[in-house]
Amino acid sequence: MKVEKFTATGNTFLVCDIVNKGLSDEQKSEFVLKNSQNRDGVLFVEKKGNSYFMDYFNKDGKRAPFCGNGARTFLLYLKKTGYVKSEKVKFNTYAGEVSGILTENGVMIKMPEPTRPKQITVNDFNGYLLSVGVPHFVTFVKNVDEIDVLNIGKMIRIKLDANVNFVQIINKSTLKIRTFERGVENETLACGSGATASAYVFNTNNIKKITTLEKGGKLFVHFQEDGIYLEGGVENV
Ligand SMILES: N[C@@H](CCC[C@H](N)C(=O)O)C(=O)O
Repeated sequence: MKVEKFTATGNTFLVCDIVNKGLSDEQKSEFVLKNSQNRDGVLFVEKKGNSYFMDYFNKDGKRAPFCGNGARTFLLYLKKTGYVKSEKVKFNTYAGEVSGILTENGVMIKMPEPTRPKQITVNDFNGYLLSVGVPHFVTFVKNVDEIDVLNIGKMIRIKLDANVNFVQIINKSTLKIRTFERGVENETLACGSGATASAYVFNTNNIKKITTLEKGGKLFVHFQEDGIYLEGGVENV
């Protein structure tokens, strides 16, 4: 079974190619728990019919229906292996079909349509609960560097079963984000679905491109006619 390491703006993954071999959910979970200690999650590469399928597991051994930075990594893998030769790449996930392309900044994918944000307050943090393939609580703060992301993020995550994004507004098109990630149960260096959720809640002025400054680098959220696209780097390390 071929296994490779990738990082996507600081999110760290193993890519496990099981196109020619099936694994049960229990076997996948067992593999993840045994092999992903210093990774955020594992992408299993499968083929269902004529389509490739991304089955994402967080490092806690539990499946999540989607992973934005993982999907960008998955696209690069399909191109790198030659599984897909076309410029536009399409594959399926438990959150629906994903399409995307390679760009000068790395990989850009069309993200799942965000759900309608619901305003709620948790532990005195006012924020928005929405899903971009996976659930996020987005809360705007004065200075993300002053937030105890580990402990506050953990308390909010447990109450909402969601990823927690602490967002600082830098200017009208730039956000600085720190994320406590569900299933990693810690702060991660980036979160693609979180960047998209945060930019979606923030973007009331119809800005075409929002840059998010993550601990692991930059992500770009593009608001286009046909949907929202996430762009950023992916490295095979
Ligand atoms: N960092 C990922 C999010 C992966 C899934 C998340 N941990 C969850 O369980 O909801 C991303 O880039 O979207």
